[in-house]
Amino acid sequence: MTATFDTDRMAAVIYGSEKLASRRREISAAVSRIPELHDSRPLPFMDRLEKVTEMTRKLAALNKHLPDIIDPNDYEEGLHLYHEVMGMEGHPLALHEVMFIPGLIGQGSDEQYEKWLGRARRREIIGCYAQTELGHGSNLRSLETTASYDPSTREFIIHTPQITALKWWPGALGKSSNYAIVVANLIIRDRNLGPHPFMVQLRDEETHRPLQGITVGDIGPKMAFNGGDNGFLGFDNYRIPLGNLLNRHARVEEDGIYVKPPHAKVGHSAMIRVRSHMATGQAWLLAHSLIIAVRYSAVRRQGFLEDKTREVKILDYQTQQYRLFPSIARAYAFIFCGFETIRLYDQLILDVNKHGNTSGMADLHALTSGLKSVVTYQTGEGIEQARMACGGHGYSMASYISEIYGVAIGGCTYEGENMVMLLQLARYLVKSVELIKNGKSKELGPMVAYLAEPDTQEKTPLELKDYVKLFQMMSKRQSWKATERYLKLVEGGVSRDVAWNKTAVELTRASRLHTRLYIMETFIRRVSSIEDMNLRMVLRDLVNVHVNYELLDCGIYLHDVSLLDSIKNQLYSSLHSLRPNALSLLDSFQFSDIQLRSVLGRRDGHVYENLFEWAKSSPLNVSDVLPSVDRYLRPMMEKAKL
Ligand SMILES: CCCCCCCCCC/C=C\CCC/C=C/C(=O)SCCNC(=O)CCNC(=O)[C@H](O)C(C)(C)COP(=O)(O)OP(=O)(O)OC[C@H]1O[C@@H](n2cnc3c(N)ncnc32)[C@H](O)[C@@H]1OP(=O)(O)O
Ligand SMILES: Cc1cc2nc3c(=O)[nH]c(=O)nc-3n(C[C@H](O)[C@H](O)[C@H](O)COP(=O)(O)OP(=O)(O)OC[C@H]3O[C@@H](n4cnc5c(N)ncnc54)[C@H](O)[C@@H]3O)c2cc1C
Repeated sequence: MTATFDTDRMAAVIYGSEKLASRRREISAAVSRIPELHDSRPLPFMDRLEKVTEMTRKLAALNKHLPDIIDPNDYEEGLHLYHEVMGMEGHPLALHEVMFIPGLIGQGSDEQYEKWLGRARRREIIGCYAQTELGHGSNLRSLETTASYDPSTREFIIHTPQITALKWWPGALGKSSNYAIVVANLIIRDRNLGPHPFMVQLRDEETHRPLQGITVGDIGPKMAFNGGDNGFLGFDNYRIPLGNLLNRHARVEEDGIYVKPPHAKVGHSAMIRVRSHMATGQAWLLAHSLIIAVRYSAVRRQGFLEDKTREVKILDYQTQQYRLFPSIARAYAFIFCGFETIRLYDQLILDVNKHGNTSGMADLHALTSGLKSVVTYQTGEGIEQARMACGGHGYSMASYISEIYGVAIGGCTYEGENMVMLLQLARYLVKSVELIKNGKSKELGPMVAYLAEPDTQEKTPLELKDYVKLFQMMSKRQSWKATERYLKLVEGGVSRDVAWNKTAVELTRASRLHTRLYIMETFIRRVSSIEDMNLRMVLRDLVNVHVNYELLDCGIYLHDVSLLDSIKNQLYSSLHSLRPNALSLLDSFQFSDIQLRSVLGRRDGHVYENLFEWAKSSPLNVSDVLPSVDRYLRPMMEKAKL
């Protein structure tokens, strides 16, 4: 089937500009010409140590070739080059770029930039972000690592009081990093001032051996990210200079006077940054799995429809389309709302760092808390459907989908466990409803203004604005229902914390609906703004799939469920309309075969030949008879014959 649009033009929409889309193609082509930058053999055949070694080898090779391929100052080009060469299984610089440098920029003073930023950017030092502990991840107020100020030497003494205080999980901490931003409780004269970020050297810059007072290592294999070295870290009264408290916002004077930051949570900026970028990151993972599944579905033939002389492509089955197409729509929706969220984050950082204005922090915290939770969960769902859509071959590592799944669902946990983050957004929604109840609707932010709208009669949606209206109504009702349930318990004498817990499931439902509404609205807004009519029409088909699917999926929140029948019909017809463009919508992401690392999803479509070659290359097939057969199996069978 031929598509009705040009994938290069769609790539420009996906990546935000024609220039970046074309630079991405050039970068992929450049990488394809440099064998040193390719995996030396398929990653699924490697054990953990080989993977870590391979990632480190490629990283060093990449560092060497990088200036010939990209403008080192261009962040987007760098990101693409990394994805292409390093893939998604982790590497020694994984946290250096994502949290260490941004953490230093967000929390460090100009003087501290002078000291560490240039060195970090040149990769003279490698850093990570060490916050989570063995005993606590979500509840930051219970972190146990301490940084006690000693005015006599003008030093902080960093200490791990017990095993639960060991830092645990930080990416690239175990074996690669020689520096870390360590989040520890600042203690001055026995007063605990809460978690603060400190720059800490962990290893000798010459020998890479841990410094005296530091215990550091790798935490072992994980569901994914096994090319990376997530680590543990302990401190035994380890001293660092006063100047190592990252002090753009909070300061300690030499005599121990504490100068507090303009907002209590301004130190969380590195987390907010990653959360703001997660929608686009997850969209990219979802699209990876979908292109594998859709390419395969366009080749695989199984069973018959009308024509009994030729089996049908499995992509023509309505169930296959229902399984895959709503996720294509979500991948696009996540990209577009992700871009909008990143813009909001960039604006906030400018406001905070340049103008000391922290007024937008609560809004962005609420938004990104909900967004990271919904997007990671739905991405996991979509990838798992993509795997099942490939039948048995999806289950093989040749598809690479299980690796993509493992990486993606890590996002449900890191940067704030999803339930915990949904409950953060819920606090914001409850406060908003309380404002309305107290006659202060004017104080509502624009994203929650709909919570004050009166209920109207539900009617079959015909235009996109009708879908938005219905979704707003469902979301509003759920926020009110959860708030009223919570307030009723409080009014009945239940403590706020217990009442909150007794309402928590309803509260998370409200957060999900609010977030799904945001995703839907940004998707519609972006598509409506596209000038190229041809592209806009295709994306409009995708929006149709999205709005109908989302509404059906949330149908239990409607009062009049009879509406669902017409929505179902609209969904089935929009799936059918999308079929000719489904593959090209994913080809528009322009992932190279090198980047995809999927034998099943290669561009050439020679699925069966490629699978056979892959199987033959399995290390188990190096000899016809394995030593384990000689050692155990044959003697067992021989014995049975006696
Ligand atoms: C392109 C560049 C980037 C690309 C990235 C894309 C993908 C990356 C892929 C890379 C792969 C892997 C990398 C993995 C890296 C992982 C790193 C980590 O996981 S780091 C550790 C992360 N840890 C967490 O997220 C912990 C979660 N917990 C919290 O954040 C907090 O404890 C929280 C929010 C649950 C509660 O905060 P706290 O206990 O401090 O607050 P209080 O309960 O006291 O609440 C008081 C009040 O403050 C509000 N609040 C909380 N946080 C904020 C904030 N940040 N901003 C504004 N307001 C905040 C809170 O809601 C309360 O408000 P109230 O009005 O009183 O209700
Ligand atoms: C791949 C990966 C990479 C990571 N990288 C880093 C890193 O680079 N640096 C770093 O510092 N950390 C990192 N982490 C750690 C990560 O940030 C934490 O695992 C995460 O914040 C969750 O905390 P936790 O593990 O303590 O879970 P817990 O908080 O113990 O959660 C366990 C369960 O308890 C529930 N729960 C907890 N609190 C509440 C509550 N208040 N209300 C309701 N339910 C609750 C949760 O919903 C969950 O179901 C990484 C983790 C992973 C998986």
